[in-house]
Amino acid sequence: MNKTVEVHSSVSALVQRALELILSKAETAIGERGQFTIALSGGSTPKPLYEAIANQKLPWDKIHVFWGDERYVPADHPDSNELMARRAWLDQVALPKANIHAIPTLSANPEVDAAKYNQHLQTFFNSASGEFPALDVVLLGMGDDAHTASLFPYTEALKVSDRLVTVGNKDDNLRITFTYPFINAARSVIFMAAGANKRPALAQVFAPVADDFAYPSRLIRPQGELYWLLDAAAGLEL
Ligand SMILES: O=C(O)[C@H](O)[C@@H](O)[C@H](O)[C@H](O)COP(=O)(O)O
Repeated sequence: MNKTVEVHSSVSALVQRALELILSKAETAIGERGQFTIALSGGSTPKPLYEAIANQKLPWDKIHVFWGDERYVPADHPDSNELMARRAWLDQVALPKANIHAIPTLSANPEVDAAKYNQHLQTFFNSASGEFPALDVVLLGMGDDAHTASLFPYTEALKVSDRLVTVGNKDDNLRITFTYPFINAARSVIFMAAGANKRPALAQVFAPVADDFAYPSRLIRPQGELYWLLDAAAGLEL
């Protein structure tokens, strides 16, 4: 793992840096493998990033978009991570429909939808069950409880390491989430975290010793590169 921690002066500087990184990873991936695969996060921090990506001229037909997690709501629900990304980015550009790999949420059974998305990913990457294919970029946020994707403290999802996708839960609200080994298989994992409320969690996530189960972002130790992009408020005291 190659870990880089950067503290940027403002949220907009952090977003600008995330944009630069993604554009450079996309160029490399398309040059070397003919396509760029990225998993998006929800939350509020990445929205301006998605808007900035929408303003770029990119070979959209070579870009495949996935989600690292999704709330268990229909795609037109205000809480939907898919809806946020569609509005900010995907609906604004000529990205082919087939390149948008949204998490299914309509079977009334999250286990069934998690299994469907798992299968969809295996088919896309042509990988066998038990293998962890590499996305080019997994974009992540972190909550002030140190959760990432929908891997929440002390939940069963943190123990799942035999598949790509599982059911996560935030209190009693079910969600669908990548598992940590699938995230860790990525070529690059990029965390964006902003705001002073993230400081205590970051201190635990960066501590040499702490409980991975209490602070799930600690489980993210990718084979490739790990970037932590912070704003000054989150990065103070680190
Ligand atoms: O669907 C989600 O809620 C997320 O993917 C989640 O893991 C998010 O990234 C963090 O909660 C940070 O959210 P903020 O960017 O709003 O702080």
